[in-house]
Amino acid sequence: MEHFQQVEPFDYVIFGATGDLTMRKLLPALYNRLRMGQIPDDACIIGAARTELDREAYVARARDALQRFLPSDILSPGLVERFLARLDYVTLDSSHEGPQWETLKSLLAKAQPDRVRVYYFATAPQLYGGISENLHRYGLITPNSRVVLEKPIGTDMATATAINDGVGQYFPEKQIYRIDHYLGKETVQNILALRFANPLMNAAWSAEHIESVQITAVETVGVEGRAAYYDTSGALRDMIQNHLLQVLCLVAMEAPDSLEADAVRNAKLAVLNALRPITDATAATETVRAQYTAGVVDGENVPGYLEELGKPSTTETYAAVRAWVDTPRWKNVPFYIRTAKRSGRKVSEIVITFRPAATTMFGATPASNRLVLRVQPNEGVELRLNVKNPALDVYNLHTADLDAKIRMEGGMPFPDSYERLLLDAVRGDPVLFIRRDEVEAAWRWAEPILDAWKHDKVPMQTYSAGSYGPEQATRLLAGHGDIWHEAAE
Ligand SMILES: NC(=O)C1=CN([C@@H]2O[C@H](COP(=O)(O)OP(=O)(O)OC[C@H]3O[C@@H](n4cnc5c(N)ncnc54)[C@H](OP(=O)(O)O)[C@@H]3O)[C@@H](O)[C@H]2O)C=CC1
Ligand SMILES: O=C1O[C@H](COP(=O)(O)O)[C@@H](O)[C@H](O)[C@H]1O
Repeated sequence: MEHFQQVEPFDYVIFGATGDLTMRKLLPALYNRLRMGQIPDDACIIGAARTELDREAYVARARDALQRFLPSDILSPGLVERFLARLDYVTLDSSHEGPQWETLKSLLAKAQPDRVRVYYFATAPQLYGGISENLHRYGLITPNSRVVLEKPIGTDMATATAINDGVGQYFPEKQIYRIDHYLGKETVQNILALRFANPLMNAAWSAEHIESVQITAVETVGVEGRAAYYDTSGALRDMIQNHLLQVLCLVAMEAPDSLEADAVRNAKLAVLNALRPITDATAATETVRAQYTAGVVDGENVPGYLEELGKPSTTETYAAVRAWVDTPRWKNVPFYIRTAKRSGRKVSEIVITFRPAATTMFGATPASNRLVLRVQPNEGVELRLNVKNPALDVYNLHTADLDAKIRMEGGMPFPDSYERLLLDAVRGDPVLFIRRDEVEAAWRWAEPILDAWKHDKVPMQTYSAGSYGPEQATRLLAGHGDIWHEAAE
């Protein structure tokens, strides 16, 4: 555990402290970092929301959340009490002025004014501008303050601009941390190591050797308790505009000069700006959208999306896109991206298919080398190679997989992606957070697809819950002689 360094003392103020995200992800993540010895004893975590609660009542909710969302073997009573002792709570309507802001101010005034403050906005994005304004009005933004913005940063360019402007009026860009939890995932961070620390990979990482790239993030869950949000979003906004485009950027970008935040972000931005626009005229051939119907997931009958929602809807729960990065490195290489709710399995992975060897010396063309970066589950890297078939005297080939499982020392499970990101904000390291121009470039590419869908340029397909998705998504690849890689269970 000695590789986890303690961060400096901080105040973390979570707006949306009674919500699902705070209870399910943020408090468990902070508890785990305390368990790893990274959170100093004089750090404070202050929850803020409208629900009338005193400190004790909030602590009771937090205790329940830890018990509910963390495995029992990591919940030691002593550590839980040490964590809960760090908590405080302020009842506050973040969109209005009022005396509760003075209460928050007095809690923060207990520490030195130069202490790190992180304001985490885990609430509706329409509130972000108002919260920032009130933080400013009550003199709570110090030079050492940072603000973490949860997704979604808008539902289109106009709403993203309004959110960014609202926060940007009070916080300079260098103090704004837009979180994308996919960037906190171990295998996603490993893309850069794999590409740039291995000359073997680096040399082969271009259209000369790579035939196609697939980026998949599918899950078995439906919209759960988030139908109200999800129905205004859909798969493209929820997963592709942010998480999967960020992954694509890391796969496709040129080597940054360093691992400094702006060097990495500039390299990602160049990829986003090089994405070929998808228009009304091309949307039908480059994209697929679909909704799940009733089916069976993990052995259980589940209703279709519309039944779950209880009303008609044109929101997609599945999206697949064939994207093109118009740079010399990626000339004519398709990037297939897909995401789904109520898929037959939960898998996130990146699959790089290399061009087959041109040799004819073995008779049949050897299979393509294929590199699979498993984001989840079973984090690891798998490389398919051609080898001689030892069972035969003749020189026949078969394929064998090199499988490197990425593990923590001592068999510890990987930290949840929020754990690293929450403390990066304390450290003041924005490299795994998104800069404003990246958000905007992503919307510039995604919005015309959404427009084409809105204008019915692409028919809405269906797929049974528990299946791999609609037939049309298979056809999206078939044109190039490709098939989706379906990870083994
Ligand atoms: N839940 C998840 O898994 C994920 C959520 N997100 C994003 O995180 C944010 C929060 O999501 P989630 O936790 O699910 O949402 P919830 O609806 O569960 O929680 C919203 C929180 O905001 C508080 N709130 C609402 N209005 C106000 C207000 N005017 N002043 C102060 N507090 C207010 C609510 O508390 P109260 O009613 O007491 O005021 C509650 O604590 C959203 O932007 C969401 O898109 C992103 C990724 C995943
Ligand atoms: O941001 C989101 O991500 C989750 C999937 O995250 P993962 O880490 O479990 O892959 C998704 O369920 C949710 O709809 C979306 O808002």
